[in-house]
Amino acid sequence: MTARLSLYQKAENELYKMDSSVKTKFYDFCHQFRTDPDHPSLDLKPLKGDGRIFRAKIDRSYRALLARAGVGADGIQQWLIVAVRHRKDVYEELTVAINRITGEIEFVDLGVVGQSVLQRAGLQLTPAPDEQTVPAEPTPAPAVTPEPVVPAEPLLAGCTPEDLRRLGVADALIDLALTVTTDEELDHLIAGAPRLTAEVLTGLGSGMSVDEVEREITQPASTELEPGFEDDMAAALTRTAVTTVDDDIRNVLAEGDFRAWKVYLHPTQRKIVERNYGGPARVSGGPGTGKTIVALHRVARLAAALPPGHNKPILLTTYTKNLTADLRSRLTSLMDPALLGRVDIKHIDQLAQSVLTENAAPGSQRSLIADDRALDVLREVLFEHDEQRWGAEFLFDEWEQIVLGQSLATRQDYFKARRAGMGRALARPERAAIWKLLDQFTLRLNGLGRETWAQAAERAARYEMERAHKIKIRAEHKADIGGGDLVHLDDNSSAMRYLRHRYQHIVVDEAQDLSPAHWNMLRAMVASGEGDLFIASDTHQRIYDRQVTLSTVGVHIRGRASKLTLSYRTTQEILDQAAKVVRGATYDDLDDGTDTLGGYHSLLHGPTPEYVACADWTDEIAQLAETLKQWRDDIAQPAADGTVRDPSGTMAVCVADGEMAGRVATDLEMKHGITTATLTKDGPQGGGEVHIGTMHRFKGLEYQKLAIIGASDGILPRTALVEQYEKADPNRYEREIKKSRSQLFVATTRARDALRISWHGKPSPFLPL
Ligand SMILES: Nc1ncnc2c1ncn2[C@@H]1O[C@H](COP(=O)(O)OP(=O)(O)OP(=O)(O)O)[C@@H](O)[C@H]1O
Repeated sequence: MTARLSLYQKAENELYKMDSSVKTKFYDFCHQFRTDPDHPSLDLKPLKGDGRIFRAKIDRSYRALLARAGVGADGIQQWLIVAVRHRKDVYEELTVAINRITGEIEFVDLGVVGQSVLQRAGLQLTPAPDEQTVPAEPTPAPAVTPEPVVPAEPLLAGCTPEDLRRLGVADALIDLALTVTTDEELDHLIAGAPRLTAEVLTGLGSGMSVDEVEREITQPASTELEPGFEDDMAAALTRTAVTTVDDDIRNVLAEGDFRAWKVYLHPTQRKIVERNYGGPARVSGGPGTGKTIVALHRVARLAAALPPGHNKPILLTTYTKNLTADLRSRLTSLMDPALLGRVDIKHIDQLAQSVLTENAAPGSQRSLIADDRALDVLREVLFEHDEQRWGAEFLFDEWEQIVLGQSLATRQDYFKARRAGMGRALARPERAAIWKLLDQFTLRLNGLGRETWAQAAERAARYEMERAHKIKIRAEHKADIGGGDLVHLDDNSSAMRYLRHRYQHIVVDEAQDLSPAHWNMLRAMVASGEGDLFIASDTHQRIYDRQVTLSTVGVHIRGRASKLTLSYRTTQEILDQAAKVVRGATYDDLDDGTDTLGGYHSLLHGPTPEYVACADWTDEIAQLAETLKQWRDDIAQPAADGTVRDPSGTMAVCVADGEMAGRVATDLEMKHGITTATLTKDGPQGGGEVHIGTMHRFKGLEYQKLAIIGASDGILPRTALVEQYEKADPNRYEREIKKSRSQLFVATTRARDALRISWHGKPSPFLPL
C-alpha cells in the first residue's frame, strides 16, 4: 500500500444512492489508488480553486474528489475522498478547510448551494476544464420584459458575518448564508453544507437567537485546538468522521444507511460517550436525538477499557422487554463478540427477579400478579372492612407511590413520609387507618403467594441495599485493621468473603420510567465512583406513572448532565407538531430541575403530518387501508439503481389500547387484505407487513411511515379513567393527563418521514389542530 484512503461521511452517503455499477467501479478505483495513486489510469490532478483538492477518474463518467490529508505516523500518505461526482458536475469552486470550532475537515462545494443564491451573491460556477466535452454556454434568456425586482429582506438579517464565524459556519458559506431570502433557499444551502454549518443555520432559520445557537449547538460541539490547527490536515483527519477504506468497503456500502449510527457519532454525542465521569452522568434530549445510540457506544467504550476476564462487569438495562431485545441486537452489531460477553443485558424487572431468585429460600418464591388483579384483591379487602373513606384506586396509588416508592417499612416511617404531588394531605389518624388497610392487603397477597411488580422491585432493592451495606461494613473494617486480610472477621463464610458489588458500570436507557425502588436497587449494585451510572432519559416520554428525584436515591448527577438537540429520526415537520402535543406542561429533569425541548431540531425534511377526520370506525379503517396501500407502493418503488425495497416492517399503526389494536388488525386483514404483525412484549408477532401496537409498545422504536388512529376525545385522554379523578384527586388527574399527552408524544415521534393521525367523533384535545 502506498496511500491510505478515507471516505468523508457525505461522500459515503452519496455512494449509497449510486447505481451498483458505479459502486463496483468505485471498489476497483479504491484498490488501484491505495496501490499507486499516481497510476496513469487514475489521472490524479489538482483542481484550480483550492490547491488542496484533487480529482481522479473512477471511470469515463465519474470522478472522485480528494483532499490530501498529510502523512501518517508510518510515513504513508493519507487521502480523503470528499465527494464522488459525475464529471459534468465537477466545478472549481470547491474548498476544504478545518473548522475552527470542531477541528474537523469540512468540504464545501458551491455547486450544491442553489442557483438563486449564487446569482444574488454574484458568483458563477466554473466547470473544471478537463471535465467538459462541450464548453458550458450560458443558456440564452427568453426575451421577456423583466419584472421590477423588489429586493427581499435576507432571512438571517439579524446576524452579522462575525456572528456566523463565531458560531462555526464554514467561511465559504458565510456571505452566501446572509443573502438567503426564502426557506427553500436556506434548505438548499443546508442540504449541501458541512454538519456544524447545517445545524447552526437550521437553528437560526427556526428562530433561535445567536446566543441560543451558541449555547445549544456550537458550544457542545467545540473542541480545544492547538495554534496552527488550520494547516494540520493529518491531525484534523483524526477528528473527522470518516470511514477508512479497506478491503471491506464493499460490505460497508452494501450495509448502506443502516451502518451510519455505528460509525459516525455526532461531535456532541462523541464527547458524551468519551468523557470520563467521576460519578453518575445523564444524557437527555428529545426523541430520536441518539440517546440510545450514545448509551450503546458508552457500553462499547466501557467494555473495551476492561481488563480481560469472563465475568460481566457491565449492566445495560431499560424498562421494557421488547426494548431490551432491540438493545441486544444493536449492541451485537456494534461490538466485538468477546467484549459483548462482558455485558449483562437485562430489563429492570428481570434484574429484580434474578435478585429475588438468588435470595429466596427454596419453595418460597412468590408469583407475580398484574396490577389490575391486585387492585381487585384490594377492593375485596375494602369491602370486607366496609371501608368507604378512600377508593381502591387511591389507596393503590398511595401504596405504590409512597409506601413502596419510599421503601417505608414501618407505620412510624409512614407517619413521617413526604407525600409531595399526591394531592390532599392525610392527617395522622388517616395515615394510621390507611396503613392498617394496606397491611391487610399485602397480607392477603402474601397468603395467595403473589406479589406485584412494584413489590418485587422494592423487595429486590432491599436485598441489594443490605448487600451493599455489608460490603461497606467489610471495607470499613478492612480499613480499620490497616487493609490486612479479613480472616478474623466474624462472618468469614465464603459468601461474605467474595461479596462485592455486582457491577462496575451500569448503563440505563429510557430511565424516566424507572421507579424509586428500581433506582435503589441499581444504586446498590454498583460502587459509587468513576463511571458508575450512565443514564439516558427524556422525561417528556414518561409513560408509566413513575416519579423519582435521583438525588434522594443516592444518584448525584450535578455537573455531569448533557443534552442532545439534533434529531436523527424525525423530520422538522413532524417534530414541530409533536412538540405542540407537550407544550405548556412542565417536565422535571429526574431531579429538582426542569427539562425542556429548547433547541430540539432536525435537519431532515418531509411532508407535513396529515390530520384526517373520519365519519366512523368503518370509514377510519377504510381510509387507513387506502393510505397503507399507497405507502406500500411508495416504499416499493424501484430506486435509481433498480433495487426494490420490501415494505414489510417499515409501516406501522399505533392505537391507544390493546383491544383497539386487535380490532384494527382483524379489520385490515379481513376487509382489506393487508397483513399485520402485532407488537408484543417479545417484539412483533406474526409475519405481516404492517406492525400494529399500543402507544406503550412503540417506545424506543421507529418506522418510516406511521399512522395513529382512534385519536378521539374520550380515548386520548381516556375519559372513563381520568374523569373519576377530576374532582376527587386533582393531582392524580393532572398526572393522568400528562401521561396521556406523553403517550401521544412518544407515538408521534416514532415516524421517520410520514405521519398520519386520524379520529372519528371529536378529535383529541391534545392534537395540535
Ligand atoms: N450519529 C448518528 N449517525 C447516524 N444516525 C444516528 C446517529 N445517532 C442516532 N442516529 C439514528 O437516529 C435514530 C434515533 O436514535 P436513538 O434511538 O438513539 O434516539 P433516542 O434519542 O434514543 O430516541 P427516543 O428517545 O425516541 O427513543 C436511530 O435511527 C439512529 O440510528
